[in-house]
Amino acid sequence: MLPTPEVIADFNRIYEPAEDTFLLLDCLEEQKLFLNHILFDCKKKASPPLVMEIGTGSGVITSFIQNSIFPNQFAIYLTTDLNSYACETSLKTSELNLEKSGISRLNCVMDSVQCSLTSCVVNNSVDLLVFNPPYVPSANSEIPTINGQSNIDQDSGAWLDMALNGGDDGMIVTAKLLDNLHDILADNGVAYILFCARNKPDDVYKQMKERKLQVEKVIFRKCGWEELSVLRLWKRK
Ligand SMILES: C[S@@+](CC[C@H](N)C(=O)[O-])C[C@H]1O[C@@H](n2cnc3c(N)ncnc32)[C@H](O)[C@@H]1O
Repeated sequence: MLPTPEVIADFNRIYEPAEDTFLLLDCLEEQKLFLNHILFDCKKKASPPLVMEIGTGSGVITSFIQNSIFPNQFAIYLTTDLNSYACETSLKTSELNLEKSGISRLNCVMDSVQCSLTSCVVNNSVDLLVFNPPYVPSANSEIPTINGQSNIDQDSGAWLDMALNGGDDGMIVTAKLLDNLHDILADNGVAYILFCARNKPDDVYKQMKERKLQVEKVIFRKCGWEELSVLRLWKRK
């Protein structure tokens, strides 16, 4: 089992890694050979691959990719979040764990942008995309924006709403990404997105197949009353 990166952060301001986070880490571990193959062996582009994590929270997933999935390969890493503290924390988590593991920083370039979803990148650019979205069904049916959210009051709980609340079916944020996913992925690019059962991942599976992506459910786990799964969506060349 590959080691989980260390995180030093104020969990009153960002999402603390939980079952969903760990499911994604296990999923990426299982996909390690596949990912190295499609991002590095098959890649004909002159530029290094772009690895993007949306809704990074503590940054533990990106740090895991750097340390354990591509420890010896050069890649460009970009994290995004609506929560500015999450963006800062993801950079610190990366630095802490690269230092601990002795992996050369020359192996990666990383930045973090406070923005919604993939709005900071151009189409056809992302080689690996990972998203553990706010997937819990909730009454709030508006996608949160960064307007007025950049200095979230720690006690207001707004950061937690942003981390968890997914509106109708818990899909309001994820659906927006899915609409754009084919465009944003590079040729042969691949995305891993987490769903709970109430997000109806089997419906998503069918819809995304119609949008010229190769879709596979790559991991499933029952976590108490919650059933979590990860879909791999691949813009296969
Ligand atoms: C369930 S938490 C996951 C955090 C972390 N990736 C993990 O797995 O532990 C969801 C994260 O998505 C962020 N988020 C919510 N809506 C977003 C959006 N439209 N664009 C970018 N990030 C968003 C939240 O602030 C939160 O950090």
